[in-house]
Amino acid sequence: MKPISDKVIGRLARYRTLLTEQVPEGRTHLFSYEIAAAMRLADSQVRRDLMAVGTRGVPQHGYEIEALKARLDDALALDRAHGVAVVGAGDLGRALIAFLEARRTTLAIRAAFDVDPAKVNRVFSGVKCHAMADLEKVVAAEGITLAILCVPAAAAQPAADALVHAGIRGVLNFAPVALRLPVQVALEELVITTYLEKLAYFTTHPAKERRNGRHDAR
Ligand SMILES: NC(=O)c1ccc[n+]([C@@H]2O[C@H](COP(=O)([O-])OP(=O)(O)OC[C@H]3O[C@@H](n4cnc5c(N)ncnc54)[C@H](O)[C@@H]3O)[C@@H](O)[C@H]2O)c1
Repeated sequence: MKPISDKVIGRLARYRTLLTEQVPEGRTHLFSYEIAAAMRLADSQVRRDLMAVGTRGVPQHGYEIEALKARLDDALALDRAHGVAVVGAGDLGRALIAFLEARRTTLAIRAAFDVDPAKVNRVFSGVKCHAMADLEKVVAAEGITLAILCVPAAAAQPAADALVHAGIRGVLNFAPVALRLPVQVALEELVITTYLEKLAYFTTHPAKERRNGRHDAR
């Protein structure tokens, strides 16, 4: 299969969420135009994206939902477990642990880490919080490859460096700083104010709204 672009990967992940959480009851198949309408995309875009992962709908029935989900899981490497760590078990870190634990996906939170002795050795939503000093040991023992960074801005780069040193291969950064990581470590940065600022702009300048009505903040 050809390498898939960042944008397409993002849409495939959104199709998967739709198929997991928003399928009308009793349906076994969906047409591309239904997926497109729910996601405010063009029908042709959806068909192109799904073709990129080797899937075609059947004219009379569309896409079989379970088969499509399995194909998307395979394409997104979600057909296998990924160990995830949450670094910084403050308000945001604990909220994310609770959210992700409740969903029980193959993205399993295996450990939390913090420097605050009041949090170390506590269990948040079933996940044990470890001392940062134990990062390397716990990451290796638990097979953790991904990390969600929820520490204060000033602590983010040193914490990210420690994660890289411990062998983490992908970081989702919530701290409001641009991290410098080796190229082989995948990085996603998510700052909610960026999305709000874009919304503020597009609601003030509605004529500049994108044709598909979505404002991708990335
Ligand atoms: N991206 C977003 O949309 C978004 C939204 C909310 C908060 N944030 C950011 O997320 C971060 C966390 O926010 P919060 O409200 O949970 O803060 P918080 O103060 O409640 O939690 C921060 C936690 O990090 C721990 N910590 C500090 N230094 C550390 C280090 N070196 N290693 C490990 N843990 C360390 C603290 O002990 C604390 O438990 C902040 O940077 C904040 O700006 C981002």
